[in-house]
Amino acid sequence: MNRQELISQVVVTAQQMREIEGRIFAGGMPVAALMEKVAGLIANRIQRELAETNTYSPPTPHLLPHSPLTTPYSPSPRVGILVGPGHNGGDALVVARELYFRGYEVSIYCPFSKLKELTSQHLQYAQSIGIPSYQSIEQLADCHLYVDGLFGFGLERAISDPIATAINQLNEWHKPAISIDLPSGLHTDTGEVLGTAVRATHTLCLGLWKLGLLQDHALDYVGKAELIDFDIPLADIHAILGKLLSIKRIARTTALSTLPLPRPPVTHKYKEGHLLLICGSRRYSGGALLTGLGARASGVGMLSIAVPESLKSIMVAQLPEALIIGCPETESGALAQLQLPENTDLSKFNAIACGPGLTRDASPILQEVLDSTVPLVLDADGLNILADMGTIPTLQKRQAPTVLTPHAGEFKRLFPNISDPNKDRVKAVREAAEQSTAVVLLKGARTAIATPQGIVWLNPESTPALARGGSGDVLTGLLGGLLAQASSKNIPIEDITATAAWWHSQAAILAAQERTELGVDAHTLTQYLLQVLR
Ligand SMILES: NC(=O)C1=CN([C@@H]2O[C@H](COP(=O)(O)OP(=O)(O)OC[C@H]3O[C@@H](n4cnc5c(N)ncnc54)[C@H](O)[C@@H]3O)[C@@H](O)[C@H]2O)[C@@H](O)CC1
Ligand SMILES: [K+]
Repeated sequence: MNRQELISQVVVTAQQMREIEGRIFAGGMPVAALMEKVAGLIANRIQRELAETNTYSPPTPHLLPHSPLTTPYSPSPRVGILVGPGHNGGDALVVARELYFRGYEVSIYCPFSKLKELTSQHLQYAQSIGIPSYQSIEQLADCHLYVDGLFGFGLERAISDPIATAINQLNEWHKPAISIDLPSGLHTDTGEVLGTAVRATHTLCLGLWKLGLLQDHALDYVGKAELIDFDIPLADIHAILGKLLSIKRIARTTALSTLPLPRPPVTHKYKEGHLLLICGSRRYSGGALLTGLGARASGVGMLSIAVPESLKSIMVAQLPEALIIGCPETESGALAQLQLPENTDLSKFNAIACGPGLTRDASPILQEVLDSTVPLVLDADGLNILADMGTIPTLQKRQAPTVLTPHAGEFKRLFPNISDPNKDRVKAVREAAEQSTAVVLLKGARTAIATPQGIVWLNPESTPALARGGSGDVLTGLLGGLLAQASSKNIPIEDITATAAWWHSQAAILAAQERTELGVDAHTLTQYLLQVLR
């Protein structure tokens, strides 16, 4: 794996970042030199943003205010710089100085009387060259863009007044705001809002991705997130995080290389995985159909779908390549029992995906699939029935691997005694996987996948276009199909699960780009899956 690939996967907590920085400084890198380097990169990025934003005309070559040649530079954008007491504030002050010299009109808001030494020196210099600095945010009301350098990963308690009021005022202005490292006020690890937080339009995360930026409740504040790589030596990263990362962002290159591609030139359909889907009821026939279409898009070699008898004809019409197994149904139209073709039992399949549209009336089926020795994906009613059976004791008895794909509501039903997924999703999903011995995929804006061994994958991009009935069914089919293919190719279950989550959301992103966030119904979504790989 090259540096860029590794960096795009790494996720750190505040403590880990502190330790990595500690090694860099211990190695001899001067703190001031690193700040100069990092802030220089930030200033360049902000200047690019200013140039790209049409509302601003390009800056006039800057003439210092005390120069006799000074002319008013009114067409130049005004930038407000919010400065905190630590090195996040120090970064912001270097940015202030750089932008000032490049011709922008810059004002500083710094309400703190006690600053870290380096930060204090930068403030003094900024003032000495004539950058105005204020203790009241109101003085920055007419700025076009703000740079938030109040707090970075050193935030250690809730923000109180007067800073809290200033941040709330800034948010009310609804103007572009670029946060350095992370929006001030967010907890670096959990993404929780500590008192209040800056609602940034952009976040320039420094060096390595901070965990809090990948937690769902942070997303309202983060805006567009970008990493500013400042050449942290890989040896320092490995020294603190180990060789095997325990929390990873799913990177495009990794996801693509995990797929069962290319196929060997000589193969046959059963070598490319045989998936059994168990889904649908008279009431929810669409769920079975969408799961089938998701599985089709995975490229799985053989697809069998067990549905209640009355769904058989519509399934055959829509998925002619699949073997549709019509099964006896209950009075309510749910699957009453699995009736597989002669000479077939569950062990013949490479994977089973069970749940979408089943209704809770299909509960006897679940025991049967749990008893099988085949990798199993459970979703939707499959999860609800499992919760009724008692998730942890039931799964601990199971021999083969299981993947659970709950959203937060299903998660709470499955794991009532595990910490709240709405507070710290990463902690919750990790605990759930460890206790249940299953791979758990917690759906969300930033889907998190954990293994029983404590490895967590985070899906770094998605779209609210997916917040729509049927999207989850597509994922279940896609994941089932990939899992069936992975089993004969020694692809680890958690890797293929992460890849499925990534593929699914990338398809939605593509579809939303072409059709808007309102145009991505689940059926349409299945038609965009292939485009992601092209
Ligand atoms: N040292 C360097 O040259 C580098 C600095 N970086 C920057 O340094 C930041 C971390 O710097 P620091 O460790 O100084 O931490 P911060 O700048 O994030 O803030 C720490 C300061 O804020 C105070 N504080 C914490 N919570 C507070 C609250 N609720 N109300 C009021 N004051 C509060 C602390 O007492 C401390 O003085 C990073 O986020 C990043 O921006 C690095 O990313 C890059 C290298
Ligand atoms: K910040």
